[in-house]
Amino acid sequence: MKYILASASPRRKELLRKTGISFEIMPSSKEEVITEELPADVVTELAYQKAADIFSLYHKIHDEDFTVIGADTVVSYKDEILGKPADEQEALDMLSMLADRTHQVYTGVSLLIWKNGRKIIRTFYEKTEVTFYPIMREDLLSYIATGDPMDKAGAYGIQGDFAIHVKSINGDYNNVVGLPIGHLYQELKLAF
Ligand SMILES: Cc1cn([C@H]2C[C@H](O)[C@@H](COP(=O)(O)OP(=O)(O)OP(=O)(O)O)O2)c(=O)[nH]c1=O
Repeated sequence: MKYILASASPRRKELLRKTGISFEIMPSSKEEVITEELPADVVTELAYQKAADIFSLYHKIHDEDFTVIGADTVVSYKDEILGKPADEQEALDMLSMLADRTHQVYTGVSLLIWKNGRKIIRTFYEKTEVTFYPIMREDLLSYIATGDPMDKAGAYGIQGDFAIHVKSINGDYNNVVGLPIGHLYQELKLAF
């Protein structure tokens, strides 16, 4: 089976590499359209859109079995969705809201499989709860000055320097980084 990761995220590439499957990377550049409201619905909707975009491009020019994997991550606090911050002020607002509290990280994953002339769709999500310690404003400002928040949902990367503020996590760590690789591996085993 040929696998395609429909993502530009270096974190997702690194996590998928752990499964041992070989895959190609084809990021989707189609504009994301959000019609849903709840975080779990939004991430599954966007994961499906990314996978479906690459599925149709690939299917047009290849006549072989293949699987496309799309994913999307958001941070959510009281069901308010936080994506990537638009600027440093928004990063500060997001991190100030998340400090000293528990929030949720949702990653949706969509598998679009073309096998023996038919299409199989498996879409799911994983939720992880993350609690931060209280954080001083100076610490937030120096973290934001590193630029690390800007390409990350919720304006932080648990795998980077922001790790020092994490009090606890409940659920799959890799889901926070951008791909719930354990759940994904189970789904791939079921599909083949
Ligand atoms: C909360 C959190 C998010 N992130 C990242 C994961 C995702 O890459 C990013 C959320 O943006 P996404 O829109 O999910 O993904 P992306 O734009 O990086 O890649 P693509 O759409 O091409 O697949 O935030 C971390 O790396 N660490 C964290 O702790």
